[in-house]
Amino acid sequence: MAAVAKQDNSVNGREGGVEVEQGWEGVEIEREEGFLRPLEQRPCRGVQEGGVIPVIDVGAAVSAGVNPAARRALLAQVKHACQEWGFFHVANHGIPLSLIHRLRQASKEFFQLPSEVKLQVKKHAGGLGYYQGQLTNNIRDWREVFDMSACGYLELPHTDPLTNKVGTKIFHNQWPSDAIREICEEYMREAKRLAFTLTKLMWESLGLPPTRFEDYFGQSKTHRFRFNHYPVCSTPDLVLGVGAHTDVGALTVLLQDEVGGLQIKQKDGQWLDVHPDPTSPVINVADVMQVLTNDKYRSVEHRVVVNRKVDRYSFSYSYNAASGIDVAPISELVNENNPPKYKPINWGKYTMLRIDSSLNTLEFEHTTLRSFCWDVGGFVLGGRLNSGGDIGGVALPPSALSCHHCVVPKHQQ
Ligand SMILES: O=C(O)CCC(=O)C(=O)O
Ligand SMILES: [Fe+2]
Repeated sequence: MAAVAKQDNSVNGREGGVEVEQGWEGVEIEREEGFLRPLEQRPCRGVQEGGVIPVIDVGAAVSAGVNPAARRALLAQVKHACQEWGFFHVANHGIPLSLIHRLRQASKEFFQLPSEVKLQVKKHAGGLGYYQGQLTNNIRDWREVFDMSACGYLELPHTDPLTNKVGTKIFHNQWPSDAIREICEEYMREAKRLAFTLTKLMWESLGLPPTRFEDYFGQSKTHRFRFNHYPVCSTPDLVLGVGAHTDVGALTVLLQDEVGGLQIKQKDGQWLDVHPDPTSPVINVADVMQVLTNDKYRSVEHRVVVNRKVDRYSFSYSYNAASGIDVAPISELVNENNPPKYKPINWGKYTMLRIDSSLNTLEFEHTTLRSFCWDVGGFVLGGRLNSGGDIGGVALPPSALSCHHCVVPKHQQ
């Protein structure tokens, strides 16, 4: 096991073990091991080359006058992609490339800021802001993130721990600068427009009534936007940028840079590299859409691998249902032969459970879609177990993410 230099890089350190924000060098060894994935999760296992997710030209849907034949063809493509892959690229999406360029610059500038500056916009439980301690499947992800609300504020259900009274909690954005705010707000408007168009296409591709769409998505204040930064890692085969998970929302618009690292789990269990195209967002079906469609559309497990040479940046926009909505298979899609596979899930509560969960506070059953399945034994979504939990309130600066500390414990070698 590697020795840890006891150098004091602490930021806002507080004695007495209450809450400590400190540099990597001062963090005890158990925390370092928090990154190590067990053998079966390590990225070198089972990755398969070949296979390409579909590319869908959504120009026809984005522009106004659409000819019916082109629209039918588009809907068929969307249906095929959502049923077979759960993932697809979009071309002609309408987001200006100059905006994408500015967004990338802004996120690089943000993540390069000194740790103490980033920690001024530190995310608190369930909230918005800068964050390093994300766990997926109880193991720490090799990334730092900056979370924003795409609706001005985030509105989620909240139960008062003292009175047990159920209400809502509002989270506000914490902006590191006006310049970043402007760029993000501009991009979020574009991503929201694209996500709305695509969610509607998915809806229409299943012949669902457009009026019902409003019921689910009309008043949503739960859309999120996230900067992801995956620093280089000297032992990329031992860690994951993000462990295998499915996304909780309805649909995700993910913009990657040119580095690559996103992998999706195919039906045969093999991991497939998603081609990194910085100009064409990747769209994926998320849990709510899988539930609404009674499994017609697939919320597919994915993960991110990191590398030794170059940092990776990505941007995810999560298009979500309104907080108070009960999500259940849509009646038009169920019948005697195809009964609902899920019990109703209150979307706001579900997302809070997934956000708040951490190792000792919630049971596995509550953190995936599994507990909302009628037939629990027969079905498990690859959920992000214990995702989003702060590691004991400790936030680490980026120096924490230089992976020479990452050693394989004896029992894992
Ligand atoms: O960075 C990526 O490519 C994917 C990130 C992701 O899957 C997530 O944040 O849910
Ligand atoms: Fe994801």
